[in-house]
Amino acid sequence: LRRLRAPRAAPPQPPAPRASRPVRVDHFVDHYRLMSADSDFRFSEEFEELKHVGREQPCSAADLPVNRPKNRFTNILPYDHSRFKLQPVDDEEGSDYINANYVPGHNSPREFIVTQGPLHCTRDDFWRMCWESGTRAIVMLTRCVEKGREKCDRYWPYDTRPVYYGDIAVTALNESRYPDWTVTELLAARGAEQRVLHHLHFTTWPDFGVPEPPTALARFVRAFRERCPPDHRPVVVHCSAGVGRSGTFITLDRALQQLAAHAEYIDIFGMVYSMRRERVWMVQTEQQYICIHQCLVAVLEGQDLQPPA
Ligand SMILES: CCc1ccc(NS(=O)(=O)O)cc1
Repeated sequence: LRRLRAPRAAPPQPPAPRASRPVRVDHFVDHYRLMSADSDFRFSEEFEELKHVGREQPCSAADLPVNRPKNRFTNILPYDHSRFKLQPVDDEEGSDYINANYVPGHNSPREFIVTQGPLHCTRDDFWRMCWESGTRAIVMLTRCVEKGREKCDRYWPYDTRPVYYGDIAVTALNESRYPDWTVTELLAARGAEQRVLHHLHFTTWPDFGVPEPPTALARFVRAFRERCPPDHRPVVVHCSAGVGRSGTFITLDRALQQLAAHAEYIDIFGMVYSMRRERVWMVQTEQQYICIHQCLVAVLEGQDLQPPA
């Protein structure tokens, strides 16, 4: 009789959140108004649905004792399956490790390499990652020091003298300063090879917060794409932990490219869902999630993104 008994049914699991919530572009402004009504009640509900996405995935490399000092925050660790792997150095344990993940963009599933703000002890690894990935653009979304706390090591030269990071010599060729960001052309040389990289540094984005006004971020994304059109090479993006501000920037870049391509739908929820499968906490706060929507509303309403005179 025992053999005849039906196998025990698995205990009921909470339904997994849908992975996408597309919104018609021609309904997006009305959608924003509905979601933000009653003190952003529906935005809160929707953002909460993302809470557990990706969290079951292992971070075993990050947890190795030899790699623990390479993590700026003990609770912001790269998932094994999407982490960027440095070329191992001899048989040195942990020499392939950096706190960084590939993250999808509008143009490819591994368009971005998202990483923490380099530590002093990892900035040579950071430059090895930049060189080995072939990137030609670094997007920085934090200041090195904020409210007296170090958020990122100064990993590029202060002046035009070359600085060595491991065996990579970096020289600042020129710098252009704007109210909310600074663009620097960096020459990186390794052996006989030289490359020019764009370093785009957004300087007015408070940690855990949003740019003020939010449209400053849309202007920065546009300035980034004017200098760095899609080129099949990954773009390195970082803030301090490499999750909140980095995820917000990438989501807006994806959405603005979809609008430019005259997409019929925009799926912010689905973009953040897909990014969180690759790196933890991408778009960290509800306000950052709402800021993305506010930027798109401004663009759709044809608001001139230029800063006030
Ligand atoms: C507590 C770890 C942590 C620190 C800072 C941030 N913000 S950031 O990802 O925008 O740099 C996110 C998480």
